Amino acid sequence: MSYTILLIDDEEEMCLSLADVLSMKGYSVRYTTDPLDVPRMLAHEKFDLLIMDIKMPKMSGIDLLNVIKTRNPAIAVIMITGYPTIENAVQAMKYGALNFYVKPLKLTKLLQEIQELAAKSERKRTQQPSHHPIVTREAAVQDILDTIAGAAPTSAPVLITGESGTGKELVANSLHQLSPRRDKPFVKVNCAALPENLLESELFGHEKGAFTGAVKERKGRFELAHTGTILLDEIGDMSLKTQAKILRVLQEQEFERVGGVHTIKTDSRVIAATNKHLKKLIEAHTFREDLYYRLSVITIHLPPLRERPKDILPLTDYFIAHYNSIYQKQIQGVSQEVQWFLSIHKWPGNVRELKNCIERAVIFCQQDVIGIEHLAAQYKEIIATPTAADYEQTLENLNRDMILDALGKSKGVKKKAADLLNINRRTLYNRMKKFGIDA
Ligand SMILES: Nc1ncnc2c1ncn2[C@@H]1O[C@H](COP(=O)(O)OP(=O)(O)OP(=O)(O)O)[C@@H](O)[C@H]1O
Repeated sequence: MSYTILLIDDEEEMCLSLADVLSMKGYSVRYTTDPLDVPRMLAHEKFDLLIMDIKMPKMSGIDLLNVIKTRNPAIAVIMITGYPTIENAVQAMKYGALNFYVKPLKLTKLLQEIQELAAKSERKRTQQPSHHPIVTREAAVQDILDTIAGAAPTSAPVLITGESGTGKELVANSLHQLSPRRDKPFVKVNCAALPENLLESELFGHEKGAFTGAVKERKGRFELAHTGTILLDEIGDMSLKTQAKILRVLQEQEFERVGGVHTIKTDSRVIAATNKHLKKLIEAHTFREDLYYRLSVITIHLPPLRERPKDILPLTDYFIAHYNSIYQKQIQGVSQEVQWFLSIHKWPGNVRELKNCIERAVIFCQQDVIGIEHLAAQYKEIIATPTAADYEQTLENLNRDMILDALGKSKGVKKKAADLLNINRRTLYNRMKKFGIDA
């Protein structure tokens, strides 16, 4: 897994030249010239190190450092400045910067420090596998968790299907994290994002001169994923020619680079994901049947969120807690009206849509509880239509289902069921009575 660095400097030239040097050293580098972009970027992407300028017109690097460090104390930050003052240096250290460099930069020293930081982070990463919980209260998804636990220790291919945003990548990640390969690379390739030739060079690498623009030899993702796991996302969009090459990798564990003659062996566990119906693609002769059978030794189908109503509120709570910590809020939950809306909405974008909806609401909510007014405009329109009766009925069904579910899980032990629901025993009895559930 590569070490990811974010450069923040209002001078684009500076970002580009530093990005060039760092990418050559093998780091993943992103940059922005706008300090106000940074909190959002940090909320969406994982960065290991920030290198930022102090003097920027929209916001000083020191103020930004302060904001970042209060939200994200573990992130490593190095400050740079063309106008060093003792006061700035003291403040930078006080707010938790690791170091303070003066422009023009002494690159050797900076690169050495980054190399040490990257090595340290790698050591830490291999000691503690990252943890992305799959939140669920649905029996169907709990079965999936069992399948993941069973499949993870093996190197068998896994095919993950489901609509966009249902958590396919999250499942792939869990399979990797729970496997003996967890300390080795997890490499993801989006097969729909590139035309056939580029995808092949991305997957298998190329030799120097293999095609116009191939100025250097380049390793492909299968080589990078050696001993680890490779996720072939959107595999339904892959051309038949590339599918043939993937089949060979699955059968023989070998391939050649584009333009290459040497056969390269690979030991990478293949996980494929798609939101397409592969059997239909086979009928339409755009997907190889033999590849399908190879890939689908273990298949995991993630149902759309609209078919997992019991997951909506637990996921909502989980995302509120997640964004509370990112945006430094203390939001306790959602109003009844929002709860109702969350449960009737069809979520065409699935969990990703719910996650985005909650992020937006957390940002705009200045109170303890998220209300309709904090939701995006498209949701407010939907809410404007239903009747009060729909509202009551849905809430009621939801609560009833949750109680039955908790009673099932606790095998009828009321105290346990009440604990699961986070209510006291008396409230549980009252609600059971109201819903006509036998005690
Ligand atoms: N059960 C879950 N618990 C917690 N987070 C989830 C769950 N399911 C999905 N997510 C989160 O929702 C977002 C979308 O999930 P993910 O990217 O895995 O979906 P996907 O099916 O791979 O989507 P696509 O087909 O568009 O690539 C991610 O941020 C993921 O972490």
